Amino acid sequence: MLDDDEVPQLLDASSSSPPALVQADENDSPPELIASAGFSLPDRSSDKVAATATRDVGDRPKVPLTLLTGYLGAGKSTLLEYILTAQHGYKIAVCMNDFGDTTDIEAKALTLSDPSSSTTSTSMLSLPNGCLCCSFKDMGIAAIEEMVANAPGGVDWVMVELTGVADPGPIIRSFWANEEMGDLVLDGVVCVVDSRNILKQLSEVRPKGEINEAQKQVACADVILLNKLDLVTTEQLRDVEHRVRSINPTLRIHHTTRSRMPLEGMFNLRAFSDPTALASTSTNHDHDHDHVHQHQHQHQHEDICDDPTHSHSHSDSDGPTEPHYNGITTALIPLPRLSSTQYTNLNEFLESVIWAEKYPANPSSTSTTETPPATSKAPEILRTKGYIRLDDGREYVLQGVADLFELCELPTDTKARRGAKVNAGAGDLQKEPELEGKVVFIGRGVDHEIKDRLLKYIDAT
Ligand SMILES: Nc1nc2c(ncn2[C@@H]2O[C@H](COP(=O)(O)OP(=O)(O)OP(=O)(O)O)[C@@H](O)[C@H]2O)c(=O)[nH]1
Repeated sequence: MLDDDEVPQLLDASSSSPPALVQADENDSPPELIASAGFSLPDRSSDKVAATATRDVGDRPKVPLTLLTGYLGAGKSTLLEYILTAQHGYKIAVCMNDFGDTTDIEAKALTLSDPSSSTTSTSMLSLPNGCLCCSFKDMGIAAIEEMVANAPGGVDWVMVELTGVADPGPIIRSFWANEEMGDLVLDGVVCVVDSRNILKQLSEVRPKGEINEAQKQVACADVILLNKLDLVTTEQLRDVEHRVRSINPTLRIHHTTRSRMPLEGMFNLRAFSDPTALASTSTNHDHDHDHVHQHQHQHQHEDICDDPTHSHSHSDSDGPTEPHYNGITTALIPLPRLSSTQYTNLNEFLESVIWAEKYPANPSSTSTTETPPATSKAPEILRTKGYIRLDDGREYVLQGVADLFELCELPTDTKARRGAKVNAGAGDLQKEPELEGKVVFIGRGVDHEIKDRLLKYIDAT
């Protein structure tokens, strides 16, 4: 790893010293960019539809970007090695090693976008499978965007590893809402965990009651790889799954050994724009032995999971018992179809809770004795997701990272795409089940109060 003031070594295809991670065979010529059987390239048109909710770059398709996070030794490099060497059919740009620091990511982006810098367009190593590897330290968003724009033949996907980042929230927020993203669009956040050690890592106490990094990584992820299956028992894996779902019920879970899984399981998530991404939480088994039987956890159906000791009613009565520590909890709040007034109230509630960390006073009852305190402290929210339906037919996707949130109305064509899908076998149209409105809060101190207050607030007139 480079020191902060060390000039990074430029990498290109002719470099005599490729990164240790990648053993590229010099005699291999880059394959043509064709999808391998049963594995299709990203649906660019769909990504464009999803991306229009946040920004529009005319007719050009956006290049999806995945952020990779996870604790030390979880298996991130193992996953990247697989991506960089396997014949998967994607042309992927991988940016490794210490992307950014939570405090001055923008400054780094600006520094690297300096036109006098020669680093951005010459930092890629072309690999035989069509991937591009970049091992620069502290690469800014603008630099990645420029690098992708200049990559010969274009890039299908960008993967950025967040190594050693204590708090991924601010960086995720930067990738999500940054003018310099240009033709890139954040697709989702993938977290790799070491199934053998994750419970211990999640329990580690930090000074001054700080939430530890492992919890933040799980809280902010859209997909999680419960890796190192070969090192845990069925019971241990079940407990791990139970625990990570208690932190983040919206996770899509994959069970993996050596981080191996079909890339389609972590790509095309559209986690920041597609309401169905919130609706489909499930567990997939991407390993080739029957180490663990299918375990569809019931947490996803519960409103609140706010206690690691599982004192609430739960279908897994033999669930794990862990010490009760100061950690991240979650609330899943089902919503009916809202009127315009209720939608406005919801927006106000979110502004108060997410921006100011305070519950708003009930607007309709300021003169009654039932009025809650106007400025009582709200939980610290790390991640917000939601799907909101209005009674006039409008639909919104709610996304929030740390103290930033947005409500984006779904374009009509997105609704149509979701409303009916072609059953290729029978050739007829199948209606997908209607999505239920819901809001999910993940953060410190989230409990039943946030649900009670939200439902009361949106009903105020
Ligand atoms: N037994 C076992 N070992 C694994 C598995 N996946 C990865 N490893 C090993 O675990 C160690 C750490 O894996 P890495 O991929 O380097 O982990 P990382 O998350 O990149 O670690 P840092 O770079 O320290 O953040 C390596 O020795 C891997 O070979 C697995 O599924 N089972």
